[in-house]
Amino acid sequence: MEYISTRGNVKGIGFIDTVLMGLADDGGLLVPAEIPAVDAETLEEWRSLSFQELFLKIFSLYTNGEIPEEDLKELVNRSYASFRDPQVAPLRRIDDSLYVLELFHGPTFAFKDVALQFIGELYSYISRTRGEIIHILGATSGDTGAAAIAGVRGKEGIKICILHPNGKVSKVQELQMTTVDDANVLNLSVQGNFDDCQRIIKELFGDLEFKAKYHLRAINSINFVRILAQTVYYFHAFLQLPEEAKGRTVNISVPSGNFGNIFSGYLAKKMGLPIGKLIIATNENNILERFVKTGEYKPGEFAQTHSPSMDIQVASNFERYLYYLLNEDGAAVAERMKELQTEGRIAAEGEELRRVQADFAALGVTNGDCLETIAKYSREKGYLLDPHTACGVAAYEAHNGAGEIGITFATAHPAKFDEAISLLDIRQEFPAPISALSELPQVQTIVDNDKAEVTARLIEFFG
Ligand SMILES: Cc1ncc(COP(=O)(O)O)c(C=O)c1O
Ligand SMILES: N[C@@H](CCOP(=O)(O)O)C(=O)O
Repeated sequence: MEYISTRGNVKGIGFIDTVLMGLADDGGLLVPAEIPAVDAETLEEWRSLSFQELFLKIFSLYTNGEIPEEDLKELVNRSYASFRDPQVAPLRRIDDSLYVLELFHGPTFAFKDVALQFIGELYSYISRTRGEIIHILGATSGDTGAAAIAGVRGKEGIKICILHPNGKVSKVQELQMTTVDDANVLNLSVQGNFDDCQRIIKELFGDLEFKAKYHLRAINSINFVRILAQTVYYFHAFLQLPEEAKGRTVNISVPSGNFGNIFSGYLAKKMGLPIGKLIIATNENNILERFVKTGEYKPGEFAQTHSPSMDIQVASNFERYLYYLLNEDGAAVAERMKELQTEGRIAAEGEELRRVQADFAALGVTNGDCLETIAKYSREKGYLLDPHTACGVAAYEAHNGAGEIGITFATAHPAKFDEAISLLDIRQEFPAPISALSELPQVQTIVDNDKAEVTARLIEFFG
């Protein structure tokens, strides 16, 4: 398996080099040159596998044997040993048509742990076996940062710097990141929003001399290994459905922001997972909903909502989807991305738009509907949704057809977002690791929304 850039100017690189490159050197995103197919018979054989075993099967289709099987097995087992549920991501039946895949049983109570616990182990392995210096640079709207830090804190040979938007993450997210006092961790709290943080790190990754000199590595979903690790739980969710679901269309509703999680679903579907609609659930930052409904992809006004991790206008992985929409034509992708930069918008029309609408359904959920959905499921089903998951459930309600099954991804534990839950006068119990956070001192550096200031901090830390 070789990897190539969506913009066509990076070709023929292996799995570990893809992990290390992160953002492709031509500014695009790396994708497999060919997507491996999983047939119905193989899928059936996978039904009895544990999450960890399934992970190994899927990864072995992509890693070219670059990591010996026994080593990969050890990395995977170590990655999921810290999860609080033995199934890693259990599927809960809510009613006859709705299932929720709980992705929040990892150390930081969000779906990001599933990929980032593994990436922490993988970077550590690459550092040990290849002697690579690993200096991680990431941007977060709250969850990626916390999970990435938890995955690498205290690990030898690795340093990590995370940019988060000052005052725009939940209190628990902020504490999860800034109470870590390991010397290999630097938190920069940027006076801007998530899009600003992501723009700054992408510019730094795009400066190839700087990237090489300071050994910058990515943990955001610009890194293909994040996408691949997330693909595993689409298979895992589907394979956990009970017998009675057989023969019914299965749609998956995914709380979305940077488009990484749902792109993993698109990849799973292209591999052969027989799912129906992929439903994009966003909040009032509804660029993706507008794209699916009208074909126009145009970043708009940033809004602060009850689901802060999805407060994103510029969806990083959109370019991966564009690559497939444009029939894997790198030059066409490069042209459209340039147009996005110069014109501030791009559009899919005619046959292209029809394909978008065949691939996805979408709903941008208002703050009011998000709270109403939390209240309704708490009252009627006795199940407490976090605000991101509530957007997913609202989108499932809007798009799941009669007789169809809907799986909604629960991307975070409600205790991470009590700011929204408490508006409903719902009292929730906090898991002990979350309650303990408020006792710890915080360490973070507040910086201007300014690439030069961030760069200076990085040179000091990584230099
Ligand atoms: C809790 C939660 N839900 C949903 C999302 C959106 O996921 P993605 O950015 O992969 O679209 C995020 C952030 O990534 C998140 O932290
Ligand atoms: N919601 C994310 C934003 C970054 O997304 P990523 O999937 O590219 O890491 C977060 O929690 O930080």
